[in-house]
Amino acid sequence: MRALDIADLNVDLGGRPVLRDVRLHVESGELVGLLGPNGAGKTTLLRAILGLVSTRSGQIRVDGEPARRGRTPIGYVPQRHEFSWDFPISVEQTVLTGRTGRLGLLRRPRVADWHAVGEALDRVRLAGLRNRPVGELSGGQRQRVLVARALALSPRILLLDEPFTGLDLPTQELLGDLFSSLAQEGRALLMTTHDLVAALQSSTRLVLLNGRVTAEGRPTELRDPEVWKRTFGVSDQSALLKLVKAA
Ligand SMILES: Nc1ncnc2c1ncn2[C@@H]1O[C@H](COP(=O)(O)OP(=O)(O)OP(=O)(O)O)[C@@H](O)[C@H]1O
Repeated sequence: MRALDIADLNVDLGGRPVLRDVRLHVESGELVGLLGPNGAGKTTLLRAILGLVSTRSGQIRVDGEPARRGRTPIGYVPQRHEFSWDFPISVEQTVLTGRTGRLGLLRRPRVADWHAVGEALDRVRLAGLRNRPVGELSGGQRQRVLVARALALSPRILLLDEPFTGLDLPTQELLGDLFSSLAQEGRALLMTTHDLVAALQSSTRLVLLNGRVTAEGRPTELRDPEVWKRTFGVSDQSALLKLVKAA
């Protein structure tokens, strides 16, 4: 059964069409890279999966069941600037908020919750900073906190919005390796990124989006420059085509 299955999805925002007839699926064990130009609707697609924007039509199924806001265990790593970093809480308390749905509003965290937080921090190599106020962290450390927060719920599906933006190479590699391991463990990952090289190297499959899905396939299959030109609206001389060719 498909971990995530989207059919004929249409989303309008501000009275304008943003997503049109989007079909997309992610199987367990896949790391799907979602690529497209600015304004293509990538974030909107992730938000639609989470039930954060209303859809005009279409189906979004998780493990065969219609996705329901707040009810479906999906790990979400938002773009860093979308998160409130000025709450006076520690790194581990921030990661614990990833389990809020499971904790409910009133129940105090139990041993299992702290255990999950510790494991998630270990996976992003942040255990040494667990008691630091989260507002004191660097951009790359904050990105790792967001990934740990999403992992704290042990989700079968992870949605990653631009997880590599502004990271140094070692941190990119750390997270890229972690995402690949998570896929190999049988999770389903859908990742938006503008880092073409990272996407071509780490994704098991790519989906190109510009309002609609313009192409999909394994990175080795998507070498036709016309597809990339059409999706990104670039000319023959674009550096983007050189990157695709070289990767
Ligand atoms: N709340 C909103 N109201 C109206 N239009 C919106 C809203 N949010 C996004 N849009 C529009 O929807 C389109 C898709 O935006 P979205 O953020 O999903 O694109 P994206 O592919 O993630 O872009 P980027 O690569 O720049 O992050 C854009 O044209 C944007 O202006």
